[in-house]
Amino acid sequence: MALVIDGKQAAASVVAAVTEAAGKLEAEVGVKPGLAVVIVGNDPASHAYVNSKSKMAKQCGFNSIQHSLPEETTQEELEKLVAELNADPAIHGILVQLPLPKHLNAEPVILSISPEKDVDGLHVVNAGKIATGDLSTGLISCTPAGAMLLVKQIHGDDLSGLNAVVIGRSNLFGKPMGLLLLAANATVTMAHSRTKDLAAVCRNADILVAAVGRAQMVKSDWVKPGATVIDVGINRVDAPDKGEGKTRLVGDVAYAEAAEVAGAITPVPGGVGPMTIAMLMANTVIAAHRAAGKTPPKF
Ligand SMILES: NC(=O)C1=CN([C@@H]2O[C@H](COP(=O)(O)OP(=O)(O)OC[C@H]3O[C@@H](n4cnc5c(N)ncnc54)[C@H](OP(=O)(O)O)[C@@H]3O)[C@@H](O)[C@H]2O)C=CC1
Ligand SMILES: Nc1nc(=O)c2c([nH]1)NC[C@@H]1CN(c3ccc(C(=O)N[C@@H](CCC(=O)O)C(=O)O)cc3)C=[N+]21
Repeated sequence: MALVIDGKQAAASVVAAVTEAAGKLEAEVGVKPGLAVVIVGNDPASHAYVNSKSKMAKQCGFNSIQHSLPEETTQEELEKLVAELNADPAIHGILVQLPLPKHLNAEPVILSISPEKDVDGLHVVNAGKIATGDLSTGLISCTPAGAMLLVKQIHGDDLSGLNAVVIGRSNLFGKPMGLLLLAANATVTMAHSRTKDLAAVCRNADILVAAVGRAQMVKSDWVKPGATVIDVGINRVDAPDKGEGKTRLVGDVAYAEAAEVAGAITPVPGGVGPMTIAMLMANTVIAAHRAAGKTPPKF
């Protein structure tokens, strides 16, 4: 049976380090890290994530501000709010929760965030820094940064000689994850909906990362014996065994069967999800240090 990678525990130690760094920064230069989370519309799952981000920010000793905008918010209104947050010296991190309602265009909103405050790492400046191998002066997208910490727990910092396969090529996760694995010397394959014989591609992976959004798509015979499996998917499915109308959270990996083949595996929940929130806190405390002219801590 695979080693179960405990994302909750890893996240707790990141959060402890963030809290300590935030306390020191405030004591030394009087700067309290400030995180603004912007959410548009009424999607209940998005509200749940945003609430847990805001709660965690408070727990870290941050100034945490949440802007909940109505569904009918216009592009101009949203970009005006981002401009105000860009100009606010008390705010060091800005996160606009995705996806946005259909009538809004996310790309110009993301580009309107100051790269120094882009704690999601989605601005082209931050995405470009990872692409060109600069992993130290920008901000790295939280979920891939968190997933990499879990990979490094198992394999160390140098992935030389290891084959990594990432399923999914989104800007939020798949692309930056592939680039971070590459920067750590893995041999990287980025798979997606047009990949031929995905199962065979996956069986070649020493490190298999799934970020598709399809419940339990990755079966045990896709997994190379002993591989490390990182499950990024968050899918809510019906769970009639828990009672009528009940649901449960599952990943993109068929966990029970994959755990019989893998060497190490992240569960859902309790794997990558908690790391995402922890790395958001890490990015915010890094941004606050830079704004105060201090050397940021490393995570
Ligand atoms: N745990 C966490 O903290 C986070 C979890 N997530 C979760 O991760 C998952 C992916 O998120 P995100 O990257 O934003 O999603 P996107 O929908 O943006 O991307 C999904 C990717 O999966 C690919 N894909 C779709 N169907 C298949 C298929 N049948 N075979 C192979 N590839 C396929 C798509 O390919 P193509 O490009 O060709 O369309 C696309 O690249 C979701 O479940 C999301 O909820 C996301 C962020 C954070
Ligand atoms: N701009 C933007 N940045 C994001 O980082 C972003 C986003 N938009 N939109 C949606 C996705 C999804 N996402 C998650 C974060 C935490 C958990 C998480 O904490 N999950 C817990 C379980 C939570 C539960 O029980 O519902 C776990 O996996 O253990 C999950 C998913 C961030 N995303």
